[in-house]
Amino acid sequence: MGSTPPVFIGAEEVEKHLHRASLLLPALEAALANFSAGAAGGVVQPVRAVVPVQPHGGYLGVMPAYSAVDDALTTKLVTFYEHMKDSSVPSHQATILLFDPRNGSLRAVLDGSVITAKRTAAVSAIATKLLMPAFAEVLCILGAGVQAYSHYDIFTELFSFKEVRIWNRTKEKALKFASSVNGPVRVCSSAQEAVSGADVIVTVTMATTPILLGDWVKPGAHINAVGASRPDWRELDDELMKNSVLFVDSREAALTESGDVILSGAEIFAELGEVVKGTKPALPEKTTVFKSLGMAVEDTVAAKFVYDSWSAGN
Ligand SMILES: NC(=O)C1=CN([C@@H]2O[C@H](COP(=O)(O)OP(=O)(O)OC[C@H]3O[C@@H](n4cnc5c(N)ncnc54)[C@H](O)[C@@H]3O)[C@@H](O)[C@H]2O)C=CC1
Ligand SMILES: O=C([O-])C1=[NH+]CCC1
Repeated sequence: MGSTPPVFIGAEEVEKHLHRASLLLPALEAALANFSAGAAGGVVQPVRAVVPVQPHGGYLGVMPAYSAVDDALTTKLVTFYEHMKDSSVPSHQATILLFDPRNGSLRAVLDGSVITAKRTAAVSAIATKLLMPAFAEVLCILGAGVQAYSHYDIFTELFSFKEVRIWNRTKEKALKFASSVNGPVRVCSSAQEAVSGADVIVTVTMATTPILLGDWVKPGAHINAVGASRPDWRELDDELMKNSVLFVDSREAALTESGDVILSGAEIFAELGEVVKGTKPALPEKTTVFKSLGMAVEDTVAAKFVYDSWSAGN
């Protein structure tokens, strides 16, 4: 007897089951804590394998994980391209395969792009809740692509900033962002202008050299550094990396993949999951950087959330 063929859950359907990234917060907090608990946490997640597609400036990332607590087994396949010539093709595209952990049968193939956008922003929101200064008033987003939108959505849902600012390398995209979202956004002409006095900063660019300098950052600010996921790519300069308290999603991944961490030589203070668990302090009064690279287990719990909701016919 053959096994049941896998279902395909496309982007629209994923969006329907995951209309707000904040739906993922409890599962992601647990996944971060379980990951940072080591073997006891039951997360098996190697550092992703990345295959450069050199002639085309692209990369294929393979991101498998098993979470025993969730009894969920997935692998994400994600491509990201540095200089996408055709602007109708997104720079990042992803697919998630979800298996039945009891026998290894493929249960579902899910669009991974919506999940990647939402789980990344939700993890930044978890970091921000723990690490941002008290009375944070100004949010600044550097970059105006897919992640800028998903970060804006969850940050404005969860926090009450008095001002939101955006800067992008090409101003047209920043203007488009400001006119598309549901709230006032100040479009800035330079990254320095956008960052000046900001309490929370999100860097979501495809930059390969620093776009955020320590000199510009208000002491005590919190930075979510989301881009620069290659060992020779940077978004933040050495001064910022060395003069902040550095949190990462995975120590092992940060020391393998993050140019900001490797090339600056900055010391990692804690994994975010250790702060969630309470085994390391958050230090919100200091200038803090959360270096996010993206973890497979985040995709695992997000894909399970979508699949369970889909299966329940929600
Ligand atoms: N940490 C994580 O879990 C994840 C991180 N990412 C990273 O987040 C970043 C943003 O991703 P998306 O929004 O999907 O990409 P996107 O392509 O939609 O947007 C990128 C933005 O960066 C700008 N940009 C491009 N080259 C630049 C440069 N050299 N300097 C300054 N700005 C530049 C573009 O104008 C665009 O607004 C990427 O670095 C991506 O790899 C993406 C997914 C997950
Ligand atoms: O976690 C993820 O999917 C990615 N991180 C950097 C590029 C894609």
